[in-house]
Amino acid sequence: MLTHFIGGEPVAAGKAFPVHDPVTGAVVRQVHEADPEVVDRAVRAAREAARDWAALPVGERAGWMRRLAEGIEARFDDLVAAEIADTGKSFDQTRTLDIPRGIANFRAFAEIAAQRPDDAFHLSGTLSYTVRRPLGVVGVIVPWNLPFLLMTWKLAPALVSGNTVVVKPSEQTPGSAAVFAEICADAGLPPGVVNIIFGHGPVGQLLVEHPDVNGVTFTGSTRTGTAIMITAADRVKPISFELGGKNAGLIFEDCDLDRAVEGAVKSVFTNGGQVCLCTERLYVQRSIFEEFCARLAVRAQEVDLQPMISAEHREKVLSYYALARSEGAKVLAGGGVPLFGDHRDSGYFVEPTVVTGLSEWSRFNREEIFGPVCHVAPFDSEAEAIDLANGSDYGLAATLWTTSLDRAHRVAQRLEAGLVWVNTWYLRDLRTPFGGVKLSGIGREGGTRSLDFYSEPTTITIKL
Ligand SMILES: NC(=O)c1ccc[n+]([C@@H]2O[C@H](COP(=O)([O-])OP(=O)(O)OC[C@H]3O[C@@H](n4cnc5c(N)ncnc54)[C@H](O)[C@@H]3O)[C@@H](O)[C@H]2O)c1
Ligand SMILES: N/C(=C\C=C\C=O)C(=O)O
Repeated sequence: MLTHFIGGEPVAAGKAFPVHDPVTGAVVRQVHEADPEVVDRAVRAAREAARDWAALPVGERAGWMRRLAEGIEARFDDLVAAEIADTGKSFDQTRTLDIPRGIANFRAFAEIAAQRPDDAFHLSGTLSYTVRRPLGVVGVIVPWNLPFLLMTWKLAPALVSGNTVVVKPSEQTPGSAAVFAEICADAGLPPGVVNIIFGHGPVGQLLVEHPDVNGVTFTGSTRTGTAIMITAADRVKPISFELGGKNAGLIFEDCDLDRAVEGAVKSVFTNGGQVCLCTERLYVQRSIFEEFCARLAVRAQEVDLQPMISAEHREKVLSYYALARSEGAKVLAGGGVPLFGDHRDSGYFVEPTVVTGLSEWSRFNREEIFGPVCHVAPFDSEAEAIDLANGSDYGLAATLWTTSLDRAHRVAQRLEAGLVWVNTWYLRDLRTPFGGVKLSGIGREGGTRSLDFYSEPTTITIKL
């Protein structure tokens, strides 16, 4: 039974809830659900640790980040096993992306924080400089699709900036966070600096509304983001939102078609399409449309199958497959449920799917599906491609495939998205701003922008 981690200690409180293995549907673990007393106890522990943690020189906190990275390395296999048990991810992806990014996140922010200069301005007769103070206690609420990657993406900058944290992982994927709690304890991290509580959405809501939580960083659906915004409004708490997406990919006729097909396969089907950065809308220049569709449809039937996180999410994805057919789509690949003839038939798998022929105004093309599926449509001109890509209520990421350097820069700069990848996908420099526009989020994290969110500057001006 997974227990909460509060003040450096395991806390077994609250009723139990099950976590299912998405590969087989079997119960893989039981977890304690936090109640209001547990949430309050975690926030109090974070508050009690906040003063001493904030008082440490940033170089010492950077050293703690490096020790946590070493702790993750030491428990690498346990973290991989816990993540796979909760999500059904492939071993290859978990050991090359999900867990290594946890190490990279802590190491990157140790350096970014240690090397960050403070502002100072010299005007005739005056000197102005800034000092930064941490927010205090930060609520960290994260989703199920990249559980460890996204939790550590938030924890590293929050902690190195001098905050203490209360983390609520997704109720669907608590395992790797529970191992991380042990890593914190084994590293001798001061009690109360990191607190981890488990439970469903209402536990997250209790954390957001707690008067002693000074800021909230959230990654999850736009729907939940709006709920959190309302909860946080009455105390005007700083919020950082990384929300949903409906990302476009633009394939120009002057692209390297082999690279574009493989790039589209990766950006549509990675993690079963359960990445906020995945492509769900592909737009292909008309002269290569038929060939591209034919090649993508073949490849869609060859990709590794990854289960959806839950039976409910699988039903949601399948409902969009049915919707596409009801809206008159042509199904080029997939569209149903794979039959394995083994234990996986009790899991939450769907077929990787490619459809075409739908209107830009179909629900299929307007709403985030968050599965291994995309719609492909033709375009004629560059201007039309840009308008199609920008015609979404979301604006998180986009990909662009062309061998023309001029076109790459020209088009990329006109896309309404927080992130644009050219002839690649999900290549990450952790120093760069990360986040989306419109329904995809508020604010940017990444590099010093994370440090800006997790701390407040004071400008001090002295008359010389
Ligand atoms: N922009 C990004 O970087 C990014 C990254 C990953 C996932 N996502 C998005 O997350 C969604 C999938 O993840 P999900 O299903 O876990 O999202 P979700 O919004 O259902 O849940 C995310 C987290 O919020 C908690 N939560 C739910 N209701 C809450 C409330 N009222 N108050 C406080 N916390 C609450 C959940 O327990 C979970 O821990 C997709 O929409 C995806 O696009 C975005
Ligand atoms: N925030 C990041 C990824 C988000 C993925 C969304 O599913 C990252 O790579 O830092």
